[in-house]
Amino acid sequence: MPNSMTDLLKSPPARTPLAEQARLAIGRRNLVFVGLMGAGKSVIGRMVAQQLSLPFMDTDAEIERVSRMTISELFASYGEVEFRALETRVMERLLKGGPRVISTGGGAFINERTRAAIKRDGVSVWLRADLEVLWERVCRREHRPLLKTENPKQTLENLMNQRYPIYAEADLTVESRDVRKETVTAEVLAAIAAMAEGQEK
Ligand SMILES: Nc1ncnc2c1ncn2[C@@H]1O[C@H](COP(=O)(O)OP(=O)(O)OP(=O)(O)O)[C@@H](O)[C@H]1O
Ligand SMILES: O=C(O)C1=C[C@@H](O)[C@@H](O)[C@H](O)C1
Ligand SMILES: [Mg+2]
Repeated sequence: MPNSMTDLLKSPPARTPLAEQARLAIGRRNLVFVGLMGAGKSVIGRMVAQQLSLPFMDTDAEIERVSRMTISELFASYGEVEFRALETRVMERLLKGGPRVISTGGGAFINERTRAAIKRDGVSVWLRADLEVLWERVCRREHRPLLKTENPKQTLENLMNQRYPIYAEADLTVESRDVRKETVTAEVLAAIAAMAEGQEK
């Protein structure tokens, strides 16, 4: 939100050459972040969107906004199958309004219909992370219904085993590890730019 008239008159910050290259590569498509809980889709997605001067949307946040319920409440009241149906609808709508940067919930790309929509209208980036990195990031928060189990670390490992072969279908993979968020953000931009160079050859 601008604070003053002066802010309103300011032009948007200039993109770095790397961000400019990545922006050109995306064109009219959407940039879609996929990966497990704690991979950094929401945090890195927002930072990448800023660099690209594109609008940012998060499917989990959008689902909570339209349903006026938290993800935990939706799972508890309607179950995972209904949640996935809502997630698909929200995703399809967001993809149609692009170009934007969209961070997905951890299971979105695993759903066949949602994955097909992302492949059609987006460039997908898998933020891949090791179990220890993910666990360190998610273990102190309580809002992820799928991790409310007897042994949440084991559940996370099971999800990795089931889901990593599917996340691997994303157009690009960037390692989300224990480094500064700015580093991961720059690596995402570099991966997009490199993809475009590869396509030109
Ligand atoms: N490169 C990083 N270095 C340090 N901390 C990070 C990094 N990336 C993400 N985090 C932290 O990890 C936590 C989880 O990140 P985030 O909420 O973005 O994950 P997510 O992939 O959106 O998860 P979910 O699928 O549950 O929405 C946040 O507290 C975030 O600040
Ligand atoms: O990995 C998952 O299946 C989920 C991840 C979260 O982002 C939420 O979308 C929800 O908790 C389900
Ligand atoms: Mg998120």
